[in-house]
Amino acid sequence: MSKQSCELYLITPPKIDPDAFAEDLAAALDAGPVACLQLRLKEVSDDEIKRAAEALLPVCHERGVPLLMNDRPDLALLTGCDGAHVGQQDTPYEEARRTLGDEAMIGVTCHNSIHLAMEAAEAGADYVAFGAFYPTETKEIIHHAEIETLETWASFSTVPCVAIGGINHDNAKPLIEAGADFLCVITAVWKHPEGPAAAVKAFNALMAST
Ligand SMILES: Cc1ncc(COP(=O)(O)OP(=O)(O)O)c(N)n1
Ligand SMILES: Cc1nc(C(=O)O)sc1CCOP(=O)(O)O
Ligand SMILES: [Mg+2]
Repeated sequence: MSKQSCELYLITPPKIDPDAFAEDLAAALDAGPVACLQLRLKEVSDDEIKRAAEALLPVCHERGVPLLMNDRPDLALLTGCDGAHVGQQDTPYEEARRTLGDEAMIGVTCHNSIHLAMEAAEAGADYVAFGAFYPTETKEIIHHAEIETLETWASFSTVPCVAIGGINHDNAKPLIEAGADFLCVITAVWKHPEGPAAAVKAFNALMAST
């Protein structure tokens, strides 16, 4: 069977108990293909982030899923993560690449900007991320993205693009149709009423049929 053209990219919930979350994560990853997990914990100590990475890395790696560290290439290196995601206010892409080396996976937030995405792609980013496409309660949104931005990007670039922000099973289809290579999701998976495994199954069914 050929690989579906759009894949699921998960980010951890904003607050986790690493050992308890490791069980939810295992169930989610066992429910269907997940391309990647990002560890995103804001306003916690480096020790907490390191403990979380330690708990989640084996769960990811036993299943062949790369773990990316949000914001902190230095901690990605220290903990043995597979890469990092950096935003426009974070460590610059070039510095992240110097820290992590050529083999690491590094993604860059580009909001709604083809210009930022071209800069990131030309510098060597593994993916560019556009968002927020829909309202979200996960974080305060300053930049809103348009679906046309995905279409434009997909029309001329081979660098994969991620769509993020308020994505759920009911609003994801237009993003897939517009050419998103990855749908990046927090709430719609970890707070799905039937649990994360059901959410992963439903996203994969949608992506396979779109
Ligand atoms: C895949 C992906 N896309 C965008 C973001 C947002 O990054 P950033 O703008 O740096 O905001 P924070 O996530 O750090 O609050 C992301 N983390 N992942
Ligand atoms: C972390 C993040 N970055 C965004 C951006 O637009 O760059 S939106 C977002 C939150 C995504 O969470 P949910 O799936 O719960 O809406
Ligand atoms: Mg950031």
